[in-house]
Formats: sequence, structure tokens, C-alpha cells
Amino acid sequence: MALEEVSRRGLVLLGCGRMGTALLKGWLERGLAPGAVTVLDPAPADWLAEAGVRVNAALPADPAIAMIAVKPQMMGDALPALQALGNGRTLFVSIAAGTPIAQFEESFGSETPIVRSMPNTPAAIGKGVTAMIGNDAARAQDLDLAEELLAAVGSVVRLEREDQIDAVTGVSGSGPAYVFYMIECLAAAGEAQGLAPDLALELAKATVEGAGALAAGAAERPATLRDNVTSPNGTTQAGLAVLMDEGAGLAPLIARTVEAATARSKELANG
Ligand SMILES: NC(=O)c1ccc[n+]([C@@H]2O[C@H](COP(=O)([O-])OP(=O)(O)OC[C@H]3O[C@@H](n4cnc5c(N)ncnc54)[C@H](O)[C@@H]3O)[C@@H](O)[C@H]2O)c1
Ligand code: PRO
Repeated sequence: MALEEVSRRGLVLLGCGRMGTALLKGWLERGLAPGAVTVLDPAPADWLAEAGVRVNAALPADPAIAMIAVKPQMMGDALPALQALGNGRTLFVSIAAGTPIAQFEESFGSETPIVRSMPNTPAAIGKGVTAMIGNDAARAQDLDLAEELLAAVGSVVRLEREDQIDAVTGVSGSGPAYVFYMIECLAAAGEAQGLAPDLALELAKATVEGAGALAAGAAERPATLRDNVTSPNGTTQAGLAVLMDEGAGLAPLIARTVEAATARSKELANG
């Protein structure tokens, strides 16, 4: 329904880099009309025009959505391009890390409905997860529209407070990179144990995919699923003894990883 409304009224995408591309590809594959999309980006990819997307063209008069997908550091230069859409019916949706709603209200006025969100790149294959929160001007139907649009490419959670988004960024916004690194490490470790590189990578990718799908679909908690793999005095127990070491295992490492990403999100917000 959201993609129909957006196909009718239009969507402006400010910045179409890695994350903008992931979202846009997900929406186009799910039925968003390419001609309804206007991308503003000084370095647009060739596939956009080839797919029928309007690139660096005049803004539509009354688009449903103005999506902000530039880096936080580019915000000052980029936002004026959307000025004409402020204080109207257009819903602004930002996916930028570390850019507070207040900064968008300064640019577009506090009467402008604004949703701040944090998606992640698996949105490109419809398996993203996005957390979102609106400003005071965002009405129930604005929040519903943003949620439906983001839900077209994965699951959506609504936050109670804007400051929760820093930790969300540390967990799920950045999280795919941690998992990709886990795959790299698992494959390299397999190679170190004598497997050919291609075989080690295939096993590592399939294992993360399968375990992720199992964890997502199972009624049991991940700890129970872990127990199901672990035979007493078997191979998994030997491996987990290293991974779950209190001082040097994964838990303190992941805690520091998420803490650093969360802290960086807060830092970005403070300029
Ligand atoms: N990549 C991710 O996994 C991810 C996840 C969640 C949120 N985000 C957020 O998405 C935003 C974009 O990140 P990214 O990884 O896609 O970055 P990116 O560098 O890949 O893309 C940014 C795009 O903005 C364009 N751009 C630069 N100046 C511009 C301007 N003045 N007007 C319009 N476009 C301009 C660039 O040409 C580029 O295509 C960031 O704010 C980031 O915090 C990224
Ligand atoms: N990528 C962005 C960054 O690294 C935000 C979350 C994922 O800053």
C-alpha cells in the first residue's frame, strides 16, 4: 500500500550511495515505480537512469517522501536541495547515523513531519531491520507510511525515545559488518585448518545463513539452539570453551564493539 501511494505521489532520495541503493533496489524489486523516484546525488550510478529513475531532475511538487541518505558530514551542503518540500505534506525520512531530528527541524521547520530511522543493508534483499521514531509533527498516518515503506524491505521496530537510536546503530545498523567479519574470520580459520579457500568460505557463509535463519524462525532462545549443537565433551564444547572465555572470549569483545559504535553515533550527533 505504501509503495502504491509513493508510486503515485513520488519519492525524492537525497544521496544514493550504499544504503540509499540498498533501500531503493529493495523497493523497486517490490513494485515501486522507477519513474516516481527522483534521486539527487552528484555522483549517481549509471543503473539509476537505465532503470528509469529520474536523476538530478526537478523536484516533484508534492512527493509522499523525501528520504535523506547522505553522510552526516554532508548534511549541511545537501539539505538545502530539499528546502522547497519543508512545511508541506511531504514526510521526511532520514536514515543518517548521528543526525538528530532537531537538526532537520532547524532546516525544514518544526511543523514538518520527520521520521528518523536506522535501517541496515540486508534491506537490499528484503531482510533489513529498521528502527524508527518521529518528531512531534509526525502524525499517526505519517508514522504508518514510514513504517510500511521500511517494512517493504524488512522488519521495523518503533522506538520510544530518540536517544535509543545510538545503541540501535551500534547493534543492527553496523551489525551486518560484524557478521561479515565473522564470516571472514570463520573462513580464514577453516583455511588455517587445511581447507581450500573457496570451500572454507562456502562453509562459513552457509553456516551463518543457516544459523541466522534457524535463530530467526525458532521458538527456542539462541542459548537453547547453541546447547542443541553442543554434545557433552564433544567438538563444539571444545570450541566454545575458547569463544566463551570470560576475559578473552567473544562477549567482552562484542560488548566493546557495540559500545564503540554507539559512542561514535553520539559523537556524530555532537558534531
Ligand atoms: N551503509 C550502511 O550500512 C548504513 C546503514 C544505516 C544507515 N546508514 C546511513 O546512510 C547514510 C548514507 O550512508 P552510505 O553508507 O550510503 O554512504 P555513501 O557514501 O555510500 O553514500 C552517500 C551518497 O551521498 C552522495 N552525496 C554526497 N554529497 C551529496 C549532496 N550534497 N547531495 C546529495 N547526495 C550527495 C554521494 O555521492 C553518495 O552517493 C549515512 O548517513 C549513514 O549513516 C548507512
Ligand atoms: N553504517 C553507518 C556508519 O558506519 C551507520 C550504520 C552503518 O556510520
